[in-house]
Amino acid sequence: MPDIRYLLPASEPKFKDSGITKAGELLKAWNGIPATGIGLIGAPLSKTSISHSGAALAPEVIRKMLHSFTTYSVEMDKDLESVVITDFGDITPHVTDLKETQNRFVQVIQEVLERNPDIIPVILGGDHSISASSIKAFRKNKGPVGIIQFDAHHDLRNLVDGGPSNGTPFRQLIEGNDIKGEHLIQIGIRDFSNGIMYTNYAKENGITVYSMNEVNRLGVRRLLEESVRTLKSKVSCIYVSVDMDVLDQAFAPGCPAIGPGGMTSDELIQGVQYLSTCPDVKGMDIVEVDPTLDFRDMTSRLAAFLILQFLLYRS
Ligand SMILES: N=CN[C@@H](CCC(=O)O)C(=O)O
Ligand SMILES: [Mn+2]
Ligand SMILES: [Mn+2]
Repeated sequence: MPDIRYLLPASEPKFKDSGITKAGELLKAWNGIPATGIGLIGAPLSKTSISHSGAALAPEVIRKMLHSFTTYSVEMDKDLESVVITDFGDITPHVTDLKETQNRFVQVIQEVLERNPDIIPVILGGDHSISASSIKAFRKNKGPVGIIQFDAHHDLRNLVDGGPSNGTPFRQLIEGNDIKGEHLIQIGIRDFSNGIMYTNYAKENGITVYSMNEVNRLGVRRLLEESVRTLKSKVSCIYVSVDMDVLDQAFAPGCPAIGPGGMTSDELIQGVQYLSTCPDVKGMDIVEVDPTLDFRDMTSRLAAFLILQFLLYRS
């Protein structure tokens, strides 16, 4: 670009405060050398969604939303300006072959974990189907995995009606012997959003289910402390799966399956903060954000904020 004062590439911000670093500036593309800290992997797939979903666009928008935050935490009086978030990029889906796409997700995440043994990946969906691939890769790389799933839904649907979808990831993992039911803890399950046969399936398979009433009565922090205590002696790592529709529709307009009576954004933020302080937590995904349904990128922005909270307490 020729050097003319005040003439900048269109992609540059129009205003730059010299005293402030934007969180988006922490993203550095992976250079092939084993990375440490938090790493982003995009899993842009939503053709597997039961409802119409543009969640495949979320990794791009969530990364962009990191630019709407600074790197300074007033609560911790800590500036993350010198921290690196390694960006592994997005996994390329096959255009029509969903099985092939899911295999690619397993392969790529597994290879990233192999070549970066100390990385804490944050996998950006995509719809919730991507968790089946991602957790499978974790199991292959790290051994038995415990899961803490924030969700309004069980995601234990049968595989006969529609094959592997965003309604089936945890059923697939249990039936494929990738996880045990007793190592799955679901938080935020809501009324009139599930079927009785799936709540029964959860009971029969030893899955721990904390409904919204329990979240409201006991508080997220207490449930998570209990969950981590239960899991950590039984598995070699804990994986956190955040389906953003666990939030009340008021906080997450950009999810396909929104509804009332869900968690507040603050409850989810505090939950993620607590989990990021637990050394057994080795990875997280954020799924079900559809930027095409969102209002002013509220849901993507909250997803980006969760990444920063995770980073804050991990670095
Ligand atoms: N992960 C989401 N699962 C929900 C919503 C599915 C949808 O409507 O797209 C479920 O199975 O009910
Ligand atoms: Mn859900
Ligand atoms: Mn889900």
